Amino acid sequence: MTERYARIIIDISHEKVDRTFDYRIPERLFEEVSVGSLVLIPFGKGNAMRKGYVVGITPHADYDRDKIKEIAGIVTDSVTAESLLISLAWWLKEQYGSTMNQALKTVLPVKQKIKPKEKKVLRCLLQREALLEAWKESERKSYKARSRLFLAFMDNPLIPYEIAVNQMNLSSATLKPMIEKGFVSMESEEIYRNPIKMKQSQVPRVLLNQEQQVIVDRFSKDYSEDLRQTYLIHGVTGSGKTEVYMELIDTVIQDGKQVILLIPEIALTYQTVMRFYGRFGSRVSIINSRLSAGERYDQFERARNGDIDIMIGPRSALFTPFAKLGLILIDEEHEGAYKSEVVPRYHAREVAEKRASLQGASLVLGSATPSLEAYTKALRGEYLLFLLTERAKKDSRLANVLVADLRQELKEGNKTIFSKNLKAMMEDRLEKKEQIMLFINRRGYANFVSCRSCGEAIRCPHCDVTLTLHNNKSLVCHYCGHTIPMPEKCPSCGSPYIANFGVGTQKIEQMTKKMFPSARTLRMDLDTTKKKGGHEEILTAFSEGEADILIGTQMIVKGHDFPNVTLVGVLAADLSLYTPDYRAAERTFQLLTQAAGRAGRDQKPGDVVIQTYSPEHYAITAAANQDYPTFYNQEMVFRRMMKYPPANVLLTVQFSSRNEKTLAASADAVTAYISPMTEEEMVQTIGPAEASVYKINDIYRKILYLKHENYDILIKIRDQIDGFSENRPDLFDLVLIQYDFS
Ligand SMILES: Nc1ncnc2c1ncn2[C@@H]1O[C@H](COP(=O)(O)OP(=O)(O)OP(=O)(O)O)[C@@H](O)[C@H]1O
Ligand SMILES: [Zn+2]
Ligand SMILES: [Zn+2]
Repeated sequence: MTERYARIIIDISHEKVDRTFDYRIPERLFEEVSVGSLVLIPFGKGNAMRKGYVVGITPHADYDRDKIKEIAGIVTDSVTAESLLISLAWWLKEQYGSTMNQALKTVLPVKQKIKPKEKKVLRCLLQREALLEAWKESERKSYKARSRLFLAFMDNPLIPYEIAVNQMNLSSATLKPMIEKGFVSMESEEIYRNPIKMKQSQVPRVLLNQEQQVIVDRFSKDYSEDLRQTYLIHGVTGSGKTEVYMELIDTVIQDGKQVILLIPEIALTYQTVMRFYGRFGSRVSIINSRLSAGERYDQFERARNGDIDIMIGPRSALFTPFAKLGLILIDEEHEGAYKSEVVPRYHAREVAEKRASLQGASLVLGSATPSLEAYTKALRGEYLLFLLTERAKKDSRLANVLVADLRQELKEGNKTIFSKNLKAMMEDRLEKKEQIMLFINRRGYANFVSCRSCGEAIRCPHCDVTLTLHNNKSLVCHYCGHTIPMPEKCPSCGSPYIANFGVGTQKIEQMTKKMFPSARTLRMDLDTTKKKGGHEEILTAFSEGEADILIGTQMIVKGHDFPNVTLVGVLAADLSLYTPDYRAAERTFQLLTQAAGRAGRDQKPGDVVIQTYSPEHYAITAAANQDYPTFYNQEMVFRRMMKYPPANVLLTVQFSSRNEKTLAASADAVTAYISPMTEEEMVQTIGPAEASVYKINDIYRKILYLKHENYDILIKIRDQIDGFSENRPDLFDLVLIQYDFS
């Protein structure tokens, strides 16, 4: 007879949640007990009945077979959203290395005793004609906020108050006279929650094109045949991915199931949100990082109660407590923000796959520039790949891309930041009253050194990443610690014109104003978007034509739709190419492709100028040709050669301590301890080396990299390290060890 055992967590409010207990599953319960079930078990000496969460099923117990107890029964309606999330938390803990408490905090919202805040909604009281008049009037008087609200009312007579305030920047001072004049009324949440009263948008649905329809048909067929899998939609910018998502969502909610849609926070704009409200009305809820813990808890409560079917939000929306989840969608699947930067350092794509399989849901990933991870899986047949090759809107084409060689410009005596082509095109657009976006792809510390004559960046001879400038006098490799003094001349061509790149958006704005004195500019970067809603305010102002040129960092390239933008200039494409990160080329390709995707989204054709010191780099040529497969193939050669993901799995072990000596001793001890195993399994080990920022807040950090193609082997090594450090408090008491898989 086959035996089956369940791994069970007893009580999540208890301190000791980090361990499981094994119980035999009686044969009569084989069918019913699964991961995520809530069961009754005898516990402790007195065998009192307790509730437990099943987090795993195994054919072999870790406990004496004769002494093992049996599951007594199953709690009715046992697979709840909560019990599923708890088993997901266990998986997070095991997979990424964290405590169960940290994992539980990630998946379950903080419960709060406060009374849920009353939710309000704004209702338009004007008839169509009057509304049009009111809108024109507010346009004439330049009442921007008011005008935005009227415009939104034309699509939908009900606008959630929260959206009006947070996304449209309406203040109560603006609203008060509108309410007094009887244009608008403020109503309470009961109405907002009632789907019947929420009239859905009059916006006619688009007729899907053939490429879009193929996706919808295949998905619906699979779905109706109970086939669940992962789909990757590789669709060029503006190819109508969002329209496809809406059809897929429709299919699933018609079936009585629920949907989670992940969108990077930065792309979660008012326009996007209203598109979904317009189509699905009040069955949609949105969370973002601006919500307080209490507000987030409320939204999750609404999901649990079945008041909504669709949750839209960034990474954390993945843990929405839907018990009947049918579909998870991840838009802009390649985005770095889907990786958590705090423990457990999970990747939303991987967790979504796990959650989808636990709940029998489908998973759809979409991107114009798929991550190498996802595309590799699609090529291997693990994901089903769909292509959208053309812009969806009638008469809209992908922009023409021109590469400007900055080395040549310098040779010809042009010392400004604008190549002659970009300058000429900017003059042309300013004349035509079309809009321009200037983009500088600076990520983190771009402290690398490069040559202005030949374009070479100074790299580590061992790691193929750029060296980072420290204190203006030495160059250090953040992967292996290799250090050289800052050279006087370019090691490749001997030119004395070598320096670190450090041009910021502010400086670019000054230079732009100097070159084009009559142009109105807007700047969007971390400084100008610090205040609440700052980001939305700038985008709205730009889309309303309040400026001719928008200058910004990568923030400006994410999924925004400005019909009047016909020119995008990328000022120095190299900035993201030479960051000390093996993903530098991938990030650059993504940023350039996304930036190019902002131009010419309407009827007017668009141009893109990519300025660079490395015009022959494949990330730049492939982006200029909008040729993803060529980029993918070249980049995979590099990843395979260097054993970087997704060719291999990379485990980053970070040691941190206040005491430098203890830190070094513990990192070395771990490296020595695991070396028999890493040698036997042929795991490539790099380090321990100092972290890219060695000291933060007086805490020193060292990094050990382990590379292998097999994830399980790296997990084994991680467990060895954990065991070793637990047994050596003398070495590890004051050292924190953290793991990161990629
Ligand atoms: N079948 C269609 N017919 C006409 N217009 C369409 C169709 N599908 C989408 N559109 C329109 O094309 C524009 C781009 O579509 P959408 O925003 O869905 O693209 P996307 O692929 O999500 O874009 P991006 O990746 O740039 O964010 C929108 O204005 C949308 O309404
Ligand atoms: Zn040089
Ligand atoms: Zn190196």
